[in-house]
Amino acid sequence: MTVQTLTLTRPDDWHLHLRDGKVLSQLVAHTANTFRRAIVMPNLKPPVTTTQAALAYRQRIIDSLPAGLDFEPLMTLYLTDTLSSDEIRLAHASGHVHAVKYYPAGATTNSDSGITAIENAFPALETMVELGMPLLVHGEVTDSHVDIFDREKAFIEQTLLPLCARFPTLKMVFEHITTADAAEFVTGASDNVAATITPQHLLYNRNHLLVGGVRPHLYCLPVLKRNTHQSALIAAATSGNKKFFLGTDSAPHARPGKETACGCAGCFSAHAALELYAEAFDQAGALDKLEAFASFYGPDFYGLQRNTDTITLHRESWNVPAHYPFDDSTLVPLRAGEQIHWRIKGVTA
Ligand SMILES: NC(=O)N[C@@H](CC(=O)O)C(=O)O
Ligand SMILES: [Zn+2]
Ligand SMILES: [Zn+2]
Repeated sequence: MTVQTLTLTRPDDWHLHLRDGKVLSQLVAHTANTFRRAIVMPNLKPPVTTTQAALAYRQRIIDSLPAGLDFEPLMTLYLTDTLSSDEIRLAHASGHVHAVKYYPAGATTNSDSGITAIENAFPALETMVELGMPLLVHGEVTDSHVDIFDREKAFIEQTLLPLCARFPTLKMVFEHITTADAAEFVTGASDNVAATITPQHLLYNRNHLLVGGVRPHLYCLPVLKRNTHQSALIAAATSGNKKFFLGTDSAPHARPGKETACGCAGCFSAHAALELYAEAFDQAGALDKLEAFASFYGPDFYGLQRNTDTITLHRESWNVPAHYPFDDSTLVPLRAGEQIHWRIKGVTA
């Protein structure tokens, strides 16, 4: 019998971009309506590199929350060539900063202050090992001669394998994985290595991005790969392996920045993230694996309590708006103007 209703422990989003300023209050409810907590990315302009900046940003997020929404932002620090061990200790002691984010310099949106050589971060990584603080990794090499579709695989070979050998007990999340190679690497690595998977990488492949015209709102980094990689990600997400958990990488950009000659990277999915994951798991015949992926394995990895409230979804089609407000402009969400086949009924304490 087809499942019509799904009640899950309330999920968390382990990879989210909320941006800053006026847009915060336009964005935060999209996530907080569904998720109880989210790991908030630090790639602001300028990046969040101090505990003080992280705590101030956290307060701005909380101040932007509509009344009645129970949501906790989990903050991160942006790893630079000069992030000190003292700053990491301070961040950890604050109780609100839960991870440090590693962007290779130039790899993605707002990554200019990222790491130029990972050796520069070794002292910081020693401290993180000691504190049990996770390193969150945007895993792509930036060498101009490496093909964009091979950049994740090359990063595993050039950076991740040596990093795991040098810091075997470092907690690490390989963020937004896009390839069979990454899924295989994570599966074979020790228990302190995990990965997040986005809804777009489960639902789409590069044909959706490029065949019949380029679809800028499906362009994110790491870029969508071929369908065999998509299949490997679906298999990983629905395997019941605790190393794979939910991280949307919802990354809003104003419409003019996406629909232009040189459009920026990032897909916005926060308006319907859990519903999109439900579709992907449903298509794979694995709805029974969704709860652990969305609500258990993330908090278990981060050493946090699982949520106690629940969320209910119905099998029901609805039309996604063509756009949402964003600053003085708009943003175009995933599935804009099309249907999604699961709908959230509500959250129950
Ligand atoms: N994923 C993206 O394509 N973009 C993200 C940055 C990131 O997560 O790499 C963004 O901040 O826009
Ligand atoms: Zn990234
Ligand atoms: Zn991201």
